[in-house]
Amino acid sequence: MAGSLGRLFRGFQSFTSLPATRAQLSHPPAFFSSRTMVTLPSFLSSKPRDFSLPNSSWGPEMLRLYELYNSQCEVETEGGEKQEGSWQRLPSYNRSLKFATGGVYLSKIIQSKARLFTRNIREQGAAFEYVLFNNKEEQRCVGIFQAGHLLEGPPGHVHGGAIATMIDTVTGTHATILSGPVMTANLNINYRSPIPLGSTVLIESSLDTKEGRKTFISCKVTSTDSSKLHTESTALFLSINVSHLLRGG
Ligand SMILES: CCCCCCCC/C=C\CCCCCCCC(=O)SCCNC(=O)CCNC(=O)[C@H](O)C(C)(C)COP(=O)(O)OP(=O)(O)OC[C@H]1O[C@@H](n2cnc3c(N)ncnc32)[C@H](O)[C@@H]1OP(=O)(O)O
Repeated sequence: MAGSLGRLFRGFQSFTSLPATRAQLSHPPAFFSSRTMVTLPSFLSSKPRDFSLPNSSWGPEMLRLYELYNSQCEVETEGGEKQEGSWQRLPSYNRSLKFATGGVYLSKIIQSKARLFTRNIREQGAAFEYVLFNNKEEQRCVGIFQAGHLLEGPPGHVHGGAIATMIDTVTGTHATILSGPVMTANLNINYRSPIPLGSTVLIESSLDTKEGRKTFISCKVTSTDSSKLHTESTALFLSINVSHLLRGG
């Protein structure tokens, strides 16, 4: 159990890309060394699919924004050398902890059929299509989200729970990057204008403040040209010891 916990904790750390972790891991996952993150760690027994890469269901606006941020993940210097840019694309797997731990199966907390909620539908484009980019210097995280037809709430528009899920996903990932293992303690959402099904929106998360175990984050969901505010929210994340998850909270 202690070994599993240690691996789980390292999994969290690898997700958050803490500099100290780079030195600790003898085989650092590929996303440490490349900001475009298309190669996978060699020690994985199976190749996980990275759901944050473009697929044929992505519309022109989703692709345009992906290219916009992705092009800022790696920049070329005047001398023609490649350098890390201001943004980092975050990979996304349907069994995050399994892959974060290098394929180690944590049976106590991860059931074999368990899948990340937002990545559990096989049909591309049917539900949550999204990609997250993080800007470490600005302490900002951006999600580009294309809402599929299975997310309907009010006719022709996205369900409020699906919007909340995406806000929790972007802010929760952002808080994990900033603070390590966390859980959502409070999520406050104001829905200002409905999101049409099939449309692409921007979800922007920014750090408000950190106080001890508490990470306070603000988030806005807007149209891709930022002219229309769909949703605004604030969230509180509490740092946890991973044993919190094993105890059942
Ligand atoms: C899980 C980590 C994710 C990492 C992912 C890594 C891989 C990435 C892969 C894919 C990315 C996808 C990303 C998705 C992210 C989704 C995240 C979620 O949705 S998490 C599920 C929903 N949340 C719960 O189920 C929590 C249930 N609640 C609890 O377990 C506890 O209440 C907890 C841990 C939140 C706090 O419990 P205590 O015992 O540790 O702390 P106490 O003593 O109660 O509070 C500490 C301080 O915080 C304040 N506090 C606590 N709850 C508060 C609240 N709701 N509002 C305001 N203040 C609160 C208290 O007043 C206290 O403040 P004073 O120290 O006195 O100043």
